[in-house]
Amino acid sequence: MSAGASGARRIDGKAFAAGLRARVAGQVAAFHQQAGRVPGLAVVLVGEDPASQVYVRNKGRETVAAGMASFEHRLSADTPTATLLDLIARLNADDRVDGILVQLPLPKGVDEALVLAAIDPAKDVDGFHVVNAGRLALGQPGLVPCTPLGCLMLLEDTLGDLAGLEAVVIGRSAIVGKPMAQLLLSRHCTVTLAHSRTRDLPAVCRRADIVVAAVGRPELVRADWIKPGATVIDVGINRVSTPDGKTRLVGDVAFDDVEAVAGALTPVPGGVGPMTIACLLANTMQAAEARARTP
Ligand SMILES: Nc1nc(=O)c2c([nH]1)NC[C@@H]1CN(c3ccc(C(=O)N[C@@H](CCC(=O)O)C(=O)O)cc3)C=[N+]21
Repeated sequence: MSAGASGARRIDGKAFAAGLRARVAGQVAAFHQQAGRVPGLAVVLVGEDPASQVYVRNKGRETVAAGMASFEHRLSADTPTATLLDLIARLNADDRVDGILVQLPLPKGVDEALVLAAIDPAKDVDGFHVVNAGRLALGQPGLVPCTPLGCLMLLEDTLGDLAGLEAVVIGRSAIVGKPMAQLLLSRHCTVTLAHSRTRDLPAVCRRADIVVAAVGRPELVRADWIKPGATVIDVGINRVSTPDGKTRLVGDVAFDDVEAVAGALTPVPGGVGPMTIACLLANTMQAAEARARTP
């Protein structure tokens, strides 16, 4: 953590993620000793989306760095849903594979719901299967989506106990917004899940002790939306063009603006993004341990 000119703390997701990856690497070594094998993560990439290729490469590198086995499956964009279902069935049956991640979005023409439903919930390290979403909604143990899990870790590291705090989550996606709201509720926050139809979003946000922005709208959240001292978590990763013809990453929060008002906030890059991959490794470790207990 460092204090900016304004006094807002910059939440260092990159450093926290490095610490988490080191803890996972320690668990991997202990698991290897006991089980006689290392945890394995299979990543399935369909199509040639350049951003997805970068993420998949980073995941593979960090998986291996943590001492786990990485299995990459790259398929062409015109792969039929049936072929994908075949691959998932093989990965479900493969004992070396503890975690299965199908990189989203899938190309048009692939039935995403069908593919995600085919993943064994015990290997669903993204936490996208209805069984894991249902467990989270009911407060039962299960695999939790990596991005909201990473956000929760940063929030608890920054604030300690979250009980009783007002939390506003902007964005109601199945991947971030909804599970984020469930996690905050499990920590006894008063949760508002805001979205594109929310009336007077700035006024709703101004009530919040915690704002989690996950809408994919560059720099939507401005300083006058933020209660002084609030903690702001920026899930947005938006590539925008700059006047000099280059591109840069910006979040859903106008960082320089909000930094003057917030108590603490995450930067983009270096905030939530690195936590997502570290939590993927943590989930793979959790899945391996659970599978070793109940084969
Ligand atoms: N099944 C599935 N699971 C995912 O978790 C998933 C996915 N599909 N599809 C794509 C999104 C995106 N995603 C990111 C992970 C890490 C960074 C990350 O590490 N970002 C760095 C910098 C990235 C850069 O410089 O381009 C940062 O924010 O500091 C970003 C984005 C996971 N996703």
